[in-house]
Amino acid sequence: MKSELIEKNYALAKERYATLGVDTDKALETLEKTPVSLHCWQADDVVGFERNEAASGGIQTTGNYPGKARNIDELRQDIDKVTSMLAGSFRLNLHETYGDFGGRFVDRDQVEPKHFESWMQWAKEHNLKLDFNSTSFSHPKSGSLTLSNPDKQIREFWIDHTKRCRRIADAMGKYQADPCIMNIWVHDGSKDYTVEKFRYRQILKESLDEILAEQLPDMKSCLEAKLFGIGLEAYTVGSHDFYAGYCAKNNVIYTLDTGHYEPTENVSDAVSSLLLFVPELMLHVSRPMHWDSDHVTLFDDNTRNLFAELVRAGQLHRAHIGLDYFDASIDRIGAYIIGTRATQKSLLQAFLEPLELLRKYEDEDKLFQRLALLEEAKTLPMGAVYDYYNYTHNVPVAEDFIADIEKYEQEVTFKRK
Ligand SMILES: C[C@H](O)[C@H](O)[C@@H](O)C(=O)CO
Ligand SMILES: [Mn+2]
Repeated sequence: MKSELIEKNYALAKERYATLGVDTDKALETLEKTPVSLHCWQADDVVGFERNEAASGGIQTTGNYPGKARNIDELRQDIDKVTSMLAGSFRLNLHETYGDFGGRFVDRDQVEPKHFESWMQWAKEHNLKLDFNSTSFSHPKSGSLTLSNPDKQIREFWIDHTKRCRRIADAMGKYQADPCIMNIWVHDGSKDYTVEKFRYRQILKESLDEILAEQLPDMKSCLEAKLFGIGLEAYTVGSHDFYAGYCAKNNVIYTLDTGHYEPTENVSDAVSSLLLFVPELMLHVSRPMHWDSDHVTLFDDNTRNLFAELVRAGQLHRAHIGLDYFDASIDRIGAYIIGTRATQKSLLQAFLEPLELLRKYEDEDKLFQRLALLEEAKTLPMGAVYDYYNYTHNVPVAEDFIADIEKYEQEVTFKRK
């Protein structure tokens, strides 16, 4: 897009927003400072470097687009490409299976901070902070139950793994002088009706109590709820109720994955309830389609409402924003750009909402006026503001990134055989 056009559009948009008491420059400053954690697993379909196998254990990736990252160097190269095309602050979210294992097999109960040292250095050199995840799927001991398994041996294997992961996250946090946010998601559940729901949940609670007992000052743990997993449709041990209760009682961060609720549920509505009882939220911004399909995040009602709720509540500082999807059917780098930009656009729209006026209408019981302004706000020239943001940060504006992705395919990803 031409520079003059971008600047002219921005000047007009700025003037239009000012008529509603909204400062576009301030919104852009806030956007720049709001970190988004990029999930490493979009680059290689959640395979990682442990056993080079497709993901299993409650999750599944579909698609076979050429060019996925096959090793740590290619993954880093792709993340580098992604961040070069985006404006703002970013973090990188790693799963345990993405360690630098030096070509050796390191089982989940053997993993140590040293396996992530090169990641810490690389992230620092690339101006990224790291987040982390224990990994209880894609392993011969994953089965249907991990931390909630009545079999002591299997349960202890996963408890040990998760404890080790917390220590790795703590080492990362120390290294980067900023807490590493570590997510715990276990797929534990049952394909068909179970009569032992209480028992498994009791075991999961006890396992978590043991895991979280260790005080680690440079990391924060969070727990991710889910509706169901693939092949585990009848029952999920770590359901919303389970984790909402656990996190509220134990002051633990709750991970809200936008794909993990009933398809007709308004996920954003959970924000203002949860934040009254849990310390912070970790967001996995995703896009479910009929089920938790992990489609690329879009600038849709769900994503927009999520950030609107956080900003309206004045609680954005208590949310860690991360992405979580894995689409193997389209260009994977392009998928990162689409999803991250959709997240940024949703944030920006929330920052640009004429909130003061909307609040005044609501306080004065002017409900027609409130609805009219909410509706008009949807078509304010937010796109011109976002284009200007990218333009001033020297990254591709609007659809210009499509050509960059095509070039990267020809020069890099399509050459991976
Ligand atoms: C790979 C991630 O840990 C995973 O997507 C998890 O966060 C999840 O959402 C499972 O459905
Ligand atoms: Mn998730």
